[in-house]
Amino acid sequence: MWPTPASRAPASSPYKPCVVQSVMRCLSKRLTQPEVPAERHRRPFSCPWGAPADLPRGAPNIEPLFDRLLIFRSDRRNPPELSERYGPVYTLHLGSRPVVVLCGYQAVKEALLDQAEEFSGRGDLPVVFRFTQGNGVVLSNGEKWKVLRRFALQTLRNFGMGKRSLEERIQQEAQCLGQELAQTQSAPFDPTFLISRAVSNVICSIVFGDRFEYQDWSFLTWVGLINQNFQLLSSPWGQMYNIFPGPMSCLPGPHNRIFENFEQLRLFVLERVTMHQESFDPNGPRDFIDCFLLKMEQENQDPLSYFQTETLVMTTHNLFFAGTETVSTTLRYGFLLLMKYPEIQGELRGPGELRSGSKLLSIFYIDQVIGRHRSPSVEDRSRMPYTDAVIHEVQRFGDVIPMGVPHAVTRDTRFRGFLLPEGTNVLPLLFSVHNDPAQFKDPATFDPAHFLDPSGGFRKHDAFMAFSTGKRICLGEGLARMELFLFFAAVLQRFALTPLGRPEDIDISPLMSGLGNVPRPYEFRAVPR
Ligand code: HEM
Repeated sequence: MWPTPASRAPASSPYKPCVVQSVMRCLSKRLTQPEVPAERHRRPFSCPWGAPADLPRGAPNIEPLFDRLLIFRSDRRNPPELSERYGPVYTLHLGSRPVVVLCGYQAVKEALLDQAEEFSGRGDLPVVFRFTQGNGVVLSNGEKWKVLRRFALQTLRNFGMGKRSLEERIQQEAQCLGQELAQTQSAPFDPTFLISRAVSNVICSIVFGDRFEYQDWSFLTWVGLINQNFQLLSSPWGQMYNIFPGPMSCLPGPHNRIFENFEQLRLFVLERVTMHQESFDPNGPRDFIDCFLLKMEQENQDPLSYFQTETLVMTTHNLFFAGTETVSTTLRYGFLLLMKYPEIQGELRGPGELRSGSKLLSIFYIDQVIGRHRSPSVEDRSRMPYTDAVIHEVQRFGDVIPMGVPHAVTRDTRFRGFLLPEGTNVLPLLFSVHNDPAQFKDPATFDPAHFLDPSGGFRKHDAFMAFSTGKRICLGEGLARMELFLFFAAVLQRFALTPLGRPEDIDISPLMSGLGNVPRPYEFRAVPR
């Protein structure tokens, strides 16, 4: 027996409902789902386009039809509102597919961390599955995923220790970014593609062995395709495809561009793989592709080996895509937030004072720790708790991957008294963790103090889950953290970021919110200091 929505007493909500929500709520009252049978067949562990509706036994909750759409407006109000009505664990029906939603820190932690093995499967993401067919590290499952993930982590780590460390690669790219910013001569410009090219070059140098010139038109094209796909995946079209993949795949519309763009990127990666195969030397692997080719060579007698050319292409594609757009969107959001709150931007550089009541906090600033004449290094981070706190707050507040990436349970799993059959999809709402009032004082406010202790030191927070948590935690977390710190520090060390209008007029709400939270486009001036 599990609770139905009606059996839960609605708690009072601190969040004001918006007009759209009110309309949806009216509709949802009239379109309540019928009773759902407790037992149905087990769904196979694959993408269910057009598959019949199977329900997890022990579905904790059933959603009114139009409430389902609410979840895809992943702003700061919806998760608490839905979870207050239905509890922190409930089932949502995306088209024919039931998905168990986890809301708030406790539920997400209990699943992804405390029952890490059971919740480590990858769930359905039809819009990406259509292109990858479940191949590549992001969407694969079972033994194949474990092998690919171990290999990718190990290879990234090795490149961090190799001839040219990851840190050096990022520092070099931050220098290039600085030069480009200086060339704007304080004129207004939209930083989107400049930031994307700098960030993308870091992952390019790891997987392809080389960076690209910013003026290289083909590089700009690929970065443009990645950027456009991140937007489309986050748009209502991308989300509708995930809910109704069958009908949507027959309909015209902007979502079809997603597949064309992915295919173009795949061809680019394939071309690079072919070039590598032609010049491959097993004694001196140059990059990620070479390491994979070496593994393919070592296992070429094994017909069951996971190291195949198509898997190489998809995994490289995964790293290229995930490694470009997440970090650059975070930087773009971060710069916007620092213009909205100029006092925080000033505070980052120092030598201002940060007080807690009458107490002066011991914060170390960019100007004091790094100065103006050398590149920021990873070592500086531990001496700059305020900068670290600001970056964490940018990630918490910006919520670049607000709903996480769907998980699935790898076997029949008991969770909070419910039985989730093997293969049940699970959506850990990361933005609900970041906006959990039990974890963050005043979560709707951008405030670096969320990550500072009373003496001004950096405060690690268990509810910080921008990279998710558990066995599927972001594979690029270490790299991304390094990039965010080094790029932020390098830009703020040399430039004052100034908006074209008044800070109070800057709109920091996302332009669209789906797979990703996309900040609104903006122009700014990078004024040399
Ligand atoms: C600010 C930057 C980034 C954020 C916020 C971010 C966030 C995430 C999130 C939320 C997931 C889903 C984890 C889950 O399934 O529970 C993920 C997975 C992943 N990320 Fe990142 N990511 C970032 C940067 C990167 C970078 C730089 C790379 C490239 C090296 C990368 C590669 C991946 C891969 C390959 C996965 C799939 C892992 C798996 O399924 O085992 N990410 N990331």
